[in-house]
Amino acid sequence: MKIALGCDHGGFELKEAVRKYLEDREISYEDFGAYSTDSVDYAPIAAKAAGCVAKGEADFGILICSTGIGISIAANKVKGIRAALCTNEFCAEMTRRHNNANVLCMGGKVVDRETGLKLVKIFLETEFEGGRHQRRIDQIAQIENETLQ
Ligand SMILES: O=C[C@H](O)[C@H](O)[C@H](O)COP(=O)(O)O
Repeated sequence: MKIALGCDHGGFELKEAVRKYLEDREISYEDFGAYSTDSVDYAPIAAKAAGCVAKGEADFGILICSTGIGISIAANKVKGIRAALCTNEFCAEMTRRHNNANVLCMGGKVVDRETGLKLVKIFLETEFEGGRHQRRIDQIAQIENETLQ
C-alpha cells in the first residue's frame, strides 16, 4: 500500500504524526508537503497528492489543512477523486464502506492527534462494500463526465 500525503501549515503537525504512524508500520508514502508551519497554499498541494492517487501511483491520499475543508474541496476537483472530510470514527468507516473514498481529509485544528490517527487506521483498514454503493459512485463519476451546461 502507498499513501500520498499532503497538508498546509495548518495541517503540518498532524501530517507529521500521520507520517510517523505510516513509518512505524512500514507503509510507504510520498509526502507532497508542506514541510514546515510556514504559510503555504493548500490547493496546489492537494492537486499533486490527489493527482498521484487519481493516476494510480498511490492507493490512498491523506490531506490535512486547518479545517480540512479547503483541501477537501480542492482534492475533489481532481477527476476520479472521492475525498472525504472526516471528524469522527463513524464517518471514516462509512466513507470507505459506502463511498469508496480514496482520500481522507482532516482538520489539524479540528481533530486532535489521537483522533486523527484513529481515523487514519480505520480509513486504511476498512473495505468498500460495493453493491448498491457502486451504483451511486458510478453516478458521481457520470457527473464528472458531463459537460457543463
Ligand atoms: O480550508 C482552508 C484551510 O483550513 C486553511 O488551512 C486555512 O484557510 C488557512 O488559513 P490561514 O492562512 O489564516 O492560516
